[in-house]
Amino acid sequence: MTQTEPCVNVIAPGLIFIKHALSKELQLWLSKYAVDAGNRPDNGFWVETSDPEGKAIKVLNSDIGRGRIYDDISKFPDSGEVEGLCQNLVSTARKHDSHLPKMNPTHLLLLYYATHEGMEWHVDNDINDGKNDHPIVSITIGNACDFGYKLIGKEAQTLRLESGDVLIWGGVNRMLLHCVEKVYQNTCPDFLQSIFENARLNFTYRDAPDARGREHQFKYNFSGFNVEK
Ligand SMILES: O=C(O)CCC(=O)C(=O)O
Ligand SMILES: [Fe+2]
Repeated sequence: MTQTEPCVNVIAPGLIFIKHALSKELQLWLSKYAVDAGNRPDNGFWVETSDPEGKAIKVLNSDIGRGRIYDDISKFPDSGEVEGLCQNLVSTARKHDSHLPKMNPTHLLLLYYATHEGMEWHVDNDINDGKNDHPIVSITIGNACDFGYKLIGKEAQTLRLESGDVLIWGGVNRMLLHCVEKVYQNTCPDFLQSIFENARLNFTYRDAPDARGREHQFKYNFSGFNVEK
């Protein structure tokens, strides 16, 4: 497979964009990984419910167009590989921005965006996001999106994230205001289409030791609010 070399851009102190960070092989591996995790009957992207006629149907668990899995990273399959990938990305970013703190990824969030709908503006400042300035590491696979972010004292900006791109924010920009403005339908690269079509996957790593053992409190998140079940 032809590959495009990664290209690191320090947008601002602690905000690092790695274009083409992941090889096609790695994107394929992560796609299969997320689809397998998402299809689990428990703790996947879908939950069973019934339609008005009483017929059993599956719906995404977080929003009409969004599935979500949040758990201690050690509870995920192949957690060593998945964690190692995060460490490699942070170490690459730190070579270009020495102000970016180190991290110990404790939790993984998997998101599945099935439609063009993105995510509202917010700051990752809940306990399950990590109460520290350690990096948030965010991987895009599949459909592209427009990621909005606002640096203090500057206008909001938009960054196109495509499959294999990685965005990292920590240190002085750990409390970055951000959103997913929109997801571009049917932009999933051809080489992933045997695994899934027309969806965006997001892997987000967090260093949130205070959330350990409390994952049930953060398992469900509807429209930005954690709902304990
Ligand atoms: O999907 C994304 O790229 C962003 C997700 C996000 O900001 C979050 O889950 O807090
Ligand atoms: Fe976020």
